[in-house]
Amino acid sequence: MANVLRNSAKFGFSGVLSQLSIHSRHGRECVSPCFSLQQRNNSTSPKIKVDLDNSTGVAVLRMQSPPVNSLSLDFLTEFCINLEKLEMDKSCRGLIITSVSTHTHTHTDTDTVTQSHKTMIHTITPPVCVVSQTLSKVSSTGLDIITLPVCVCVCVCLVSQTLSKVFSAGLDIMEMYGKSPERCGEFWKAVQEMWLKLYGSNMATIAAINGSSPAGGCLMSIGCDYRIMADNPRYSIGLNETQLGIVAPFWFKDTLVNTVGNRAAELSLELGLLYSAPDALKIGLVDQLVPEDQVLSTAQDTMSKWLAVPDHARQITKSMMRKQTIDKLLSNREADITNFVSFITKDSIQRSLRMYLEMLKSRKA
Ligand SMILES: CCCCCCC/C=C/C(=O)SCCNC(=O)CCNC(=O)[C@H](O)C(C)(C)COP(=O)(O)OP(=O)(O)OC[C@H]1O[C@@H](n2cnc3c(N)ncnc32)[C@H](O)[C@@H]1OP(=O)(O)O
Repeated sequence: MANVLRNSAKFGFSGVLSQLSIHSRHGRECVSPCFSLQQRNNSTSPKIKVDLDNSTGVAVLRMQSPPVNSLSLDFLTEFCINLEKLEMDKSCRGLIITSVSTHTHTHTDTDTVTQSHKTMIHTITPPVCVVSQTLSKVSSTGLDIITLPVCVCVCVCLVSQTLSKVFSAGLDIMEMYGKSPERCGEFWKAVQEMWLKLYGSNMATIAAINGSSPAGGCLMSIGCDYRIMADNPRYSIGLNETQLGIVAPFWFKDTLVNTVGNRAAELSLELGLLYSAPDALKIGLVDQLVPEDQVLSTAQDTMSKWLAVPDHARQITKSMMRKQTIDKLLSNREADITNFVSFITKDSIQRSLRMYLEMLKSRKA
């Protein structure tokens, strides 16, 4: 243990993990070229938007991958790259993970456009946007005004429209259905990498859960240090894998046990339970419920309390609490991939996944 603590102090917790982890397409080899100490870690990639506030040292990572923020190979790769960049940035001490939400996103961007072009833009029904008639009176170069703002606004509305109810729908089922064993293995390695980076992060991490969060979405939430969920009766959270006819692997199980204890985890996993927000609070799956429009601001207030604790003390303590669980996967990574691939490619499991996908689609119709 003394060795662990020495390493933790020297490299930081995730530094220890990075040293131990297998270099993969989704690991350090892939992301290292992206680092730049001068670089401000504000970035927007297709599926993820990151804003780092340099005055507080807190980054907000917004998932924006319609329709349901499912965790595809591409999404996971982007997620890991962003996490690694923030981890390497000494000015970043805290990370809040959330999903792009309808109101904040649409209004913010519309306001920006409005101010910069001194115009009025009205959103009607997404994705349709219109520039008000008063505009043309304001400027004689109407074409300049209309071309850019309408494009920006349409993009915003598309994202807002389709992500309003979901934090993350979990692993992308299409990555596990009808894919070659090689591709399944690559996908699973990326899932492992996401969890290793998040659960072992040196940053204080808070999940601001502003929508449903089943399975892999729940794993991402319990990979954080603290969870704040919107008190909305439509939202649920849990590791529901057995409902799909699949089995959550040992490290999903371990993370859940570490969060809610053995008995609650046993019930939760065997029955594949999805909990309402109040029930999730009751078993300790989330730490706090707040009205939906206060999820992010509460996360920011809470983060300032976490950051009031000296970093080294918090990080070493976190390492002591989580290292054993992380090491278990690190020393069984290849076997875990082999196990996943042979399980998921079985005919019976593929049939279960197909039926589940059909159920999802028929629910819509
Ligand atoms: C050793 C072996 C180990 C195996 C371990 C495997 C561990 C697996 C972990 C997982 O994460 S599996 C995924 C589990 N996820 C779910 O069960 C969630 C399913 N989705 C939903 O319940 C709902 O979609 C929602 C998230 C509550 C949102 O509901 P909403 O009504 O807003 O949207 P929908 O109309 O249902 O969906 C829109 C669209 O998205 C498709 N979709 C939904 N979830 C997924 C997903 N996880 N992956 C891929 N695609 C998904 C859904 O089919 C719809 O598609 P279209 O009909 O529009 O084409």
